[in-house]
This record gives sequence, structure tokens and C-alpha cells, in this order.
Amino acid sequence: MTRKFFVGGNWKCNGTVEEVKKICCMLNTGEVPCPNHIDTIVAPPFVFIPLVKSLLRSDFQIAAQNCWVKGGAFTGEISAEMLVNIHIPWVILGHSERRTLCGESNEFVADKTEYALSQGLKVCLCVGESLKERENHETSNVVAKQTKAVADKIGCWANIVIAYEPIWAIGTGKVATPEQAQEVHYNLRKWLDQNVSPQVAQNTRIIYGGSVTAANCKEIGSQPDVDGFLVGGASLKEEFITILNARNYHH
Ligand SMILES: O=C(CO)COP(=O)(O)O
Repeated sequence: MTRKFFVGGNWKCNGTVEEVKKICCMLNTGEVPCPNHIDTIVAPPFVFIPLVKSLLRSDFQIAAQNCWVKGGAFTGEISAEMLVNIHIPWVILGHSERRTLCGESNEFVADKTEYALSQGLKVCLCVGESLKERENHETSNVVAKQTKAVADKIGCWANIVIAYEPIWAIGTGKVATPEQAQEVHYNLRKWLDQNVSPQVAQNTRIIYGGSVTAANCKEIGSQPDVDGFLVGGASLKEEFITILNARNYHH
């Protein structure tokens, strides 16, 4: 089976109403591949989700950038149920900015993943190593450990996309080489093969994130184990359209 290309735009904590309107207009008028070939996701900040939903063409799917588990006495949080209630299909979980800045552990990310899936959300699960871990040759172990925490809690992988985002490449302009990305994706797929199942390894999309641009997307996206991208900075700009067209679907 071929894995459908997946490109997500993570807007992070950026934008004003005016900017959001401009980005939506840019996306709506852009030449994007047919949704048969690609899943295109945009993840605006929570407060702009309803606006984006009202403006964007329906072939763009919307993701939240995070969620909590159950609703209740959790001041400042948004529950998985709330996202489902307003028909948001996707949520990004375990982004390194949340792991680092908000102290989210592998176990907490796994709990949230399990809960979000149980509520019917699709999850874009982020994993990735720090520069120090890469220099210590711990990349594959770190990524496997982050994935294992989730694998220990879930039974079905149909609604998960894994985003490999090396922390040293996020927002730094220091992109992983296509070979570096391919190596980690290959090893992660092998880990899934040996520790979950050959089917899950074969079918799960593993996308790359970290300084993806119009200039580097084609080469990274042509690696056999790279099934798309999670784009930060460039997803706020016109070049996101070029990134959506990284693969040539016109045969
Ligand atoms: O963190 C990222 C996407 O989730 C990547 O961000 P940049 O593309 O800005 O490096």
C-alpha cells in the first residue's frame, strides 16, 4: 500500500485576525494537489480555529496544536471532547516546544494521545532528539522511547501520523539533510516493524519537520520513508503552496 502524502502547517503562537484572513485567502486561491493525493492540514492557534474553519476550503483539514485529556477543573486547557464537539479532526501532540517549555513527559504525551484517539481525534504525534542527544548518537533511542511510550498505551495506529522533528532543526534554519531524515525515518519504521507490527510499520506515515522550506522540500520529500512534512514558519507564507506541491502528482 502506498502511504498518502501528508503536509501540516503548524502556525504555532502566531497571527492576528487580519493575518489569518490573509493566510486563508492565500491557501484558498493556491494551486494545491487534489485531496486524493495528499492530506493537507493547518493548525492555527485555538482562538482562530472557528475563523479558519469558516474561511478555508473544505479540502484543508484543521488541527489543534494541543489538547488536554478530559474536561473539568483544568484552567486554561482545551479538552479533546471540545475539539470533537466543534468538528476538528486532528490534534498535534507532543510537539517539542510543549515537551521542553511545558515539561510534557513521554508518559503524559502518551496519555493524551490515547485519550484523543479514544474520542475519535486523529493525532499527529511529534518525536525528535535534541542536538546534544544527536551528538551523543542517541537519536534512534530517543525517538524509539518517545514512540514506545505511546505504543504501550494504544492498540490501533490507523489514526496516527508520526512527525519526526529534530529539535535542533526547528525554527533554526538548520534543516536535516535528506539522508539524516531518511535514516531516522527508516529506523523508526524498523522499530515499528519489530515492536508493533509489520502492517503498522508499512502503513504509518512518518513526516519530517524542522526548517522545511520551498527550497528543500522536494529533496527531503523524495526520500522513501518520508511521507510528508510538518511545517512551522513557512506555513504562514505563500511558499507553503510550493511545499504542498513537493511531490509531483501529475503522471
Ligand atoms: O516545529 C515545527 C513544526 O511543528 C517546525 O518549525 P519550523 O518549520 O519553523 O522549523
